[in-house]
Amino acid sequence: LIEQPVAKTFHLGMFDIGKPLGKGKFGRVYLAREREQGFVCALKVLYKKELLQGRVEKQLRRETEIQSNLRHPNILNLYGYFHDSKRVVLILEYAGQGELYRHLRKENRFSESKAAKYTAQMASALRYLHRKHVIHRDIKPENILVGTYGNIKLSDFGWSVHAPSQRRTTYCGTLDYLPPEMIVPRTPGNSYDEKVDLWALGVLIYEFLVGEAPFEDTPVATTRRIARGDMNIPSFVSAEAADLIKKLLVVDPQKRLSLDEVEQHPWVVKHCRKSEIISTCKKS
Ligand SMILES: CC(=O)NC[C@@H]1CCN(c2c(Cl)cnc3[nH]c(-c4cn(C)nc4C)nc23)C1
Repeated sequence: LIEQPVAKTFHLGMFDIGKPLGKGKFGRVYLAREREQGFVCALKVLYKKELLQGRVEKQLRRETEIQSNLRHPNILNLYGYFHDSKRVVLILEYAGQGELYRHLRKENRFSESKAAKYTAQMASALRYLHRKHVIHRDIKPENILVGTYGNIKLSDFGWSVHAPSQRRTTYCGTLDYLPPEMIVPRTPGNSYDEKVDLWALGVLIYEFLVGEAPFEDTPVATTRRIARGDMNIPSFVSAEAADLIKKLLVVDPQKRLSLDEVEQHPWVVKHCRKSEIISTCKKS
């Protein structure tokens, strides 16, 4: 049990801790229920010792500061956070259907309509973030959760920054989702902007429809292929979907589609049945 008085905002009291939900990069996540109001949430418990060793306390502060100011149906809500001598605890929205990448691995690849629905929701979440000049920078299936009603919940803002930005911390995740401008050795003043999230969205749509990332290869080959935008789209992918992917995986950041153009792309519009406009293809 976490017997600490917690975030004042919602007058949260004690929590009953449920089953472990999994491990984030630096902490464990538990299902939990807040005692007084009984609402279910996910508690992400991070140990200060580990944070110091990982030199990620700045990243965590940025993550909590950014995420607690966001409110969007396709962004995992951070209700609050608290800490004691040993731990920092984030009180997060509970995503009832868990991690998107598990669904993708299990189904191998998504249908075009499911992929388009997720694309519309990602575009909506990214438009909201970019309007607040926040770049997520780490969009990949592992950082996306699925809510109780099957909607995308973008999470893990550990890498998000305010645009434009120059990366300082070395990136230690998969290269697959990095855009050319983030892997080519930085020329002086070569900063990057929100367009990195559009590239990652293109990689994500490709992985939804094909079941693997477009530049997946050995690290050296992946780097080379990303820098050249060298990928090929299997013939089972529809022409419209391929068109959208090709217009996002463009080496020149300024030539990539905008989020508005993604939301209005024929492939996205076609699959977003009018009836579901509110919940899934919301034009936020
Ligand atoms: C994106 C990310 O941070 N992933 C690592 C953490 C693992 C569990 N985290 C959850 C977080 Cl932070 C929030 N909600 C979740 N729901 C689940 C989950 C639900 N089912 C049925 N199975 C699982 C698993 N997990 C979470 C996030």
